[in-house]
Amino acid sequence: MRIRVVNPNTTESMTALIEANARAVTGPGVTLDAVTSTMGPASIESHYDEALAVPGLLAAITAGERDGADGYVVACFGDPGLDAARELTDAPVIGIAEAAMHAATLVGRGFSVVTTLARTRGRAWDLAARYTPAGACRGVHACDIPVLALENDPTVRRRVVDLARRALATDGSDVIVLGCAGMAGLCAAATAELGVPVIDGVAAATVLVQALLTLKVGTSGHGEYAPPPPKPYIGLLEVFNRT
Ligand SMILES: O=C(O)C[C@H]1NC(=O)NC1=O
Repeated sequence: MRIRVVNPNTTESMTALIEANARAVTGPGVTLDAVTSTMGPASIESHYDEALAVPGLLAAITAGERDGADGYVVACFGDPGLDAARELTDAPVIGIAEAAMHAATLVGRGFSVVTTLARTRGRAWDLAARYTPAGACRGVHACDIPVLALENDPTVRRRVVDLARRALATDGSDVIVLGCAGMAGLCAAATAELGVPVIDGVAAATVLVQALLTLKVGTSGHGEYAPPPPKPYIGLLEVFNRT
């Protein structure tokens, strides 16, 4: 099975970190490649960024279809363009927030999300409401570290773990979800320090795509995720015409 992990922002170094953490959970017979969006924001930290990340994501999915990918991971915690991506393929397409939040509900009664900027907390709450039962998400907390600072700031691990520890206490939760693809490398250390399951969505989504492929199930084209009806797209988006 061939899995393509798409970083919808345009920062190559972040893709490399994402790829390493995805590769760490690939099973036998799985080939994986990670790609960086060729257009859009350097990082995704606002609704504006999220909207402008979608064309690059869709271009990467289209390329994956050409290259024979069997499944996809959308490696950004806002799960940008997830539904649109599903209209382009019959392969499974899993977002990292989606995978992490679902996994969290399987191993605890309530989870807390630790994410980057405070302004992205609303998106995390919206996704939790979409993916999980009422009450499963107990809190969303921001460490106020910009996405691209995660790589180089030596205080990141301490700040994320301390915030997660406070979240467990204040939220009454028993699981932590890391709210950024750039936090993937913190998962093992945070798990060891906190003594609770800490879930990284990059790994969770990569495993879930493999699981779906093992079940031989992919995206249903029967209804809402059927291919988009043909129509002209003009201007900058003319390249998205599907003739
Ligand atoms: O929403 C966030 O803060 C995290 C999200 N942004 C990004 O560029 N990759 C991410 O996973």
